[in-house]
Amino acid sequence: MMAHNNKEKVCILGSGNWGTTAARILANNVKSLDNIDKTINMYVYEELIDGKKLTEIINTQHENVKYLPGFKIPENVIAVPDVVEAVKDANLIVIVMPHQFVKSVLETIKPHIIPSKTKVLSLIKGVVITPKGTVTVSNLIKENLGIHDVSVLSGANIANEIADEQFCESTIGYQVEESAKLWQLLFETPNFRLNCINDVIGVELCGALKNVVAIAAGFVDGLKLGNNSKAAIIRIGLVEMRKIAPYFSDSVKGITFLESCGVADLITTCYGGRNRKLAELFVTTGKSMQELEKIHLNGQKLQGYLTAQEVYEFMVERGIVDEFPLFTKIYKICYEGENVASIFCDLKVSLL
Ligand SMILES: NC(=O)C1=CN([C@@H]2O[C@H](COP(=O)(O)OP(=O)(O)OC[C@H]3O[C@@H](n4cnc5c(N)ncnc54)[C@H](O)[C@@H]3O)[C@@H](O)[C@H]2O)C=CC1
Ligand SMILES: O=C(CO)COP(=O)(O)O
Repeated sequence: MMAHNNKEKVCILGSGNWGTTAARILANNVKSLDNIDKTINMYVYEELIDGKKLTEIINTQHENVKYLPGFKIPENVIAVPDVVEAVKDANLIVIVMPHQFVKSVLETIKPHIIPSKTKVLSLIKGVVITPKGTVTVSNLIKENLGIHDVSVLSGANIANEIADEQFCESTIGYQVEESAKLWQLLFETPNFRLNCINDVIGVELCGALKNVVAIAAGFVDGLKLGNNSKAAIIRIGLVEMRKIAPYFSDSVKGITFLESCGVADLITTCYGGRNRKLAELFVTTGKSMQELEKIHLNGQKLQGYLTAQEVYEFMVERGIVDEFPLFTKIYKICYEGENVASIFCDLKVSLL
């Protein structure tokens, strides 16, 4: 579908910390793109803040006071609480929400889009368990919406630093090159540089799997170990990320792991991310991840803890658990009460 003025139209589904940051970039960039409608609907999961609807706050104060406080949102972003209303007339759909919510949102919008006329860009980091097995988000989108043209954007992208306009890179994984160029126009800024690579699954898997490795990095910090130990986790984690990817798709390219979505995102998340932070507190406080998420993230969602379980399920489905000692150890510490101090036991076999 297209806007009534015959221009292409973007919408963004999701308004968390990264979702709101991405909406700010898009909204500024569309102002100078002639063939794109200037208004961007942003689907906001409605909630009350001090008795007032978050959508109303965003549409009047132009700030997402809960998920990205302190940064103004351009006035051409319209917060919409109904996801069907948000996708209306849009042919360019950006999806950026915690991965556990994407399935139900796709089911809701499915009857309201025309697959052959719609392009999707997923900024989600995670994999999804379906009755057919554990799949990447792009494959879920393709299958649920019947859309062929799905790209992904993932990289070393801590949202607050991007909102602050600090320099960073990111990676677009595409299947249709022309679409990658369009998404690049929509997202690139002098401080947000994009490389495009023909490897959708490789790019999105990097983003999902590094969240699991970041949990181990947080364990290392919680155990008060130093830089060498953290570096070992990053190295072994990267090896296991690279090694498991072909089980999802044999099209994944080794070079993808050297892009921002690969090694750079792994490093930034293992030092600065929410997954790292809560895994450290898991060790030092003895509280559950769910409890820590509630106490420390103010509505933001932890992805790596769930992904550790989803990846473990994938490994069980494929009978490959023994090949991935770090992923397995993280799962066992998180879900089976294994002692965190055993994090480095049995890891030496992690070679490509
Ligand atoms: N925050 C960051 O620095 C980055 C995040 N990402 C990825 O982007 C994705 C989205 O993360 P954020 O924007 O940071 O979200 P967030 O974790 O900041 O916020 C949670 C969001 O989920 C919404 N929500 C809560 N319950 C819901 C439900 N039942 N249905 C639908 N939505 C619901 C909340 O309203 C809120 O918008 C994740 O996959 C994350 O890994 C990627 C790069 C950077
Ligand atoms: O994906 C991220 C940075 O690229 C953010 O990671 P966290 O979800 O661990 O904060």
